[in-house]
Amino acid sequence: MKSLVDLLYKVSILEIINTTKIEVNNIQFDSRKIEKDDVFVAVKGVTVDGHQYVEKAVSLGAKVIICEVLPTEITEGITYVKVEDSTIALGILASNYYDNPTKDLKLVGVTGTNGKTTTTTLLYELFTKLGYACALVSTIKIVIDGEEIPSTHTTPDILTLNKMFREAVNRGCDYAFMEVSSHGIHQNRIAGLHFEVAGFTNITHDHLDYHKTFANYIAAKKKFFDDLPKTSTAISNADDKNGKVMLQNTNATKKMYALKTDADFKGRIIEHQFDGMQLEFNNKEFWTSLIGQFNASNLLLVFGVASVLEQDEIEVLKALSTLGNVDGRFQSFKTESGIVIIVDYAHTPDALENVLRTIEAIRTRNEKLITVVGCGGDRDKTKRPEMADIASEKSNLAIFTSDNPRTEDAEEILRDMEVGVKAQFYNRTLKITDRKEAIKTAIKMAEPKDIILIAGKGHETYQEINGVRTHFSDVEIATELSKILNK
Ligand SMILES: CC(=O)N[C@H]1[C@@H](OP(=O)(O)OP(=O)(O)OC[C@H]2O[C@@H](n3ccc(=O)[nH]c3=O)[C@H](O)[C@@H]2O)O[C@H](CO)[C@@H](O)[C@@H]1O[C@H](C)C(=O)N[C@@H](C)C(=O)N[C@H](CCC(=O)O)C(=O)O
Ligand SMILES: Nc1ncnc2c1ncn2[C@@H]1O[C@H](COP(=O)(O)OP(=O)(O)OP(=O)(O)O)[C@@H](O)[C@H]1O
Ligand SMILES: N[C@H](CCC[C@H](N)C(=O)O)C(=O)O
Ligand SMILES: [Mg+2]
Repeated sequence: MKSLVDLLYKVSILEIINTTKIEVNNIQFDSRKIEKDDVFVAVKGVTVDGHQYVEKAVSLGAKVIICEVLPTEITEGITYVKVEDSTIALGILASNYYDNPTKDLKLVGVTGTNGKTTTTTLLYELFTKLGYACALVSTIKIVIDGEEIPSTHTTPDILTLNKMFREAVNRGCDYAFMEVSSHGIHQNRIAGLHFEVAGFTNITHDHLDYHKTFANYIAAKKKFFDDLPKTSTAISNADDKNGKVMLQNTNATKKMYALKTDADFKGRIIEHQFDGMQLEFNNKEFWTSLIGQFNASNLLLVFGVASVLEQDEIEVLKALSTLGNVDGRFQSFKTESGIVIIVDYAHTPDALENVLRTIEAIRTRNEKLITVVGCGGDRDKTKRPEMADIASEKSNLAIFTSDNPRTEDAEEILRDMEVGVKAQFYNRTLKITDRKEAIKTAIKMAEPKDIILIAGKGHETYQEINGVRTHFSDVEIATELSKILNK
């Protein structure tokens, strides 16, 4: 049991009904999880308002209600605490409950449309190689000092985060690296966390279903930097149009990295091949097996973060040289007959364009490039025609198929995509709704040395159709089909 007074430390309180001098069990923001003597924090959500579950929470044993609006009927023996913003209060309560774990380790957060999973994973692997115990919170997985926990969100809720960071501290972790999504920032899922370093990759078209306008989307990302304290360092990408904007109003120390202009951390691609790149960072050369200009940029951010965290530059570059691809990020393999298959998580127009540009830069002109791509349902619809346009323009053949239709009609999503194809490229497109069939057709049509890009799902091991998830892995299916088809 914990003292409510201690949990409320630093929470900005507007009104209290009944005493706070009590002991409580746990904190919950979901009434369905309430147990005896818990604190229920009522949060206004995207679909429902948590305030409508206050009575339910009390009936299940909640002893304390934290809310923005006091209920009209007060239950005797229950303590009500009115606050201005429940999500911020929840963040502070969560930090207090778990004894402020992010003050006991160095936390690095990375935000941006693309590159968060790649950079945080590389940071985790780099610092592990450098001999530190670390934690990672990413779209693919959560890892605490080598032990993996499946991940449900890119940025989990603030109770889960604090619980995990406490576990990381208890296990002796020195560093934690986490992805900070725009949803996470907007919903205050990172409220109260103490970031030592905050990184920005880039901002391009995505999530307009949620943020409505690009300006709102930029503002959401920028809030992460606006809220940093003086003691933090913010590192941003000078190559991105909005890289400087991100740091405009931050109190943190500002650093920039860039491949194209001058910056605190300056990088350059010396050589670019199918099996890697020779890079130069701050006048020091090294080899990486990662490919693509976007990965040079990701690596530069990683280098910048390590530098801010006072790691030796040479040791860092040596370790970076040994790191391979992140799962489902430009994951490539050759089939028996010599077809190159690349599985990549590009699920935004910008990511798809970058991946296709990378392939274009390193391939010879003779072989065919076949792109298999779809767009997720219940997500930003405006990216659909753009992704179809890019795929058809930059490939010899683009096969449009399903990604995760979720609750949407797969055919409808494909129709939204096809609108984007320019008239002169129609004849290089096919529509095959079933993703496995689409991959099969690509493999059947490919000849030795041809390249097949399977985009959009990367590491994912499921496909969600009509709200039902079944096992599905692009890598597994492509490997299996190329064997069956003797390709
Ligand atoms: C759209 C969105 O982001 N929704 C998130 C949000 O849920 P919500 O606001 O819809 O919650 P709600 O259902 O309206 O409920 C409001 C409140 O009432 C409570 N409640 C609800 C029902 C009940 O019976 N009792 C009760 O107490 C809920 O616990 C909640 O506190 O808050 C929840 C708790 O933190 C999240 O799990 C949920 O993520 C949903 C599942 C989701 O799919 N989110 C995606 C879009 C997302 O967040 N993606 C980003 C990545 C984006 C990127 O790749 O860049 C991520 O960080 O993962
Ligand atoms: N710095 C970058 N700039 C542009 N595209 C990138 C960059 N890094 C990776 N990509 C592309 O974006 C895809 C997704 O990369 P990654 O998973 O690292 O991004 P993310 O920001 O974590 O995405 P999510 O929002 O889904 O969590 C990659 O598969 C690659 O195609
Ligand atoms: N984090 C991203 C992932 C999209 C991946 C794609 N495969 C899809 O399902 O739309 C999102 O939730 O928008
Ligand atoms: Mg991610």
